[in-house]
Amino acid sequence: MTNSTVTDDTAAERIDPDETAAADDATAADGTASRTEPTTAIDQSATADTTTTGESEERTDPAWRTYSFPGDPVLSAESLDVWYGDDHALRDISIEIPERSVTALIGPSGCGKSTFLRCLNRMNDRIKSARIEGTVSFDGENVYADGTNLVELRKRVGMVFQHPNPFPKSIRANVAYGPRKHGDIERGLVPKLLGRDEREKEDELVERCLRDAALWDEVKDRLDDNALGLSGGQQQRLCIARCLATDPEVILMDEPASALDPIATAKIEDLIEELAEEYTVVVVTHNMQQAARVSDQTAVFLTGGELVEYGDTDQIFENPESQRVEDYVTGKFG
Ligand SMILES: Nc1ncnc2c1ncn2[C@@H]1O[C@H](COP(=O)(O)OP(=O)(O)OP(=O)(O)O)[C@@H](O)[C@H]1O
Repeated sequence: MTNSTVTDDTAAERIDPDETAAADDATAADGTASRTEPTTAIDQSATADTTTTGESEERTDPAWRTYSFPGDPVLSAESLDVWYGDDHALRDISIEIPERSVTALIGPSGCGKSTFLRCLNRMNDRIKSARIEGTVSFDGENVYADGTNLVELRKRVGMVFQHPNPFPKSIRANVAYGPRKHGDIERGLVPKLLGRDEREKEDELVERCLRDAALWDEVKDRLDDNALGLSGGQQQRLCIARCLATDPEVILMDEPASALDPIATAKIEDLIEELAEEYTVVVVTHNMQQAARVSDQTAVFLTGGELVEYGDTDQIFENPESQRVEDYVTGKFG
């Protein structure tokens, strides 16, 4: 199946997606049904692959990218290709991501990790030169199908970015932003005058999300202070709380700790592990130790937009199949 998000393909302009848009797009809903069905995995063994790109002439084996796990995948990509103008950023990516776990995406700069992450909730739609072929499925539905409700998709598949991007509003208003914007918490005059319930509902939501983001104790006495007065690490946890307020099933994180100091980074890493008890987390990181610490499974992208190996994190770091992956995870390049 082919889908295109192109409206203007004139140049491979480098523009970042509007990072506040994920919060803007989000609305409330729920849905974190657990699954216990039998093991599934994409079977790629029938298509022997002799691709030789990147750092050496290594022959890759499709079996290296086949990862078996119990239950159905919550997210998957099949034969996914992405171009920015003429730049072929992702090549024939097929992958299945299990729910309620942490999947790390690692690889050298420019190998397409962020591009892949942005495909999962169609944030690449915001990049005019981007063109996409293949299928990305969330809960069994192709997110690139005509008629997909992007607001709903980005609510269910939320996103946290590299640089904390709170709105210049109070801590409370940041968390309540998505539900307020989309009418899940009424803030009009009549509800304000009559709707004590709405205020209580909002207070409960703000507290729950800040607790889940491990920030409540630090901010509970200053909920009406401007969020920009928080430290970088606190701002990032606030952005995670804002993401949680729309009740997502999946949280995509693009290098969420790379702008933070080691203590703030450790808090985010702890949080990622806690979140995976309830949410499916997909995290892009340059930090190999971080991937090894927080993730259950790891996908390694290498130069040329190729997914070379995907598997259990311990296996990827201790006993990878690919020589290039071994060289990468042991720091020989990248
Ligand atoms: N908005 C964009 N416009 C044009 N080209 C882009 C855009 N975003 C990424 N690219 C190109 O796509 C390729 C993959 O980039 P991407 O940012 O996905 O890689 P990455 O692995 O996440 O890199 P990094 O680790 O440096 O963030 C690169 O060649 C990059 O220059």
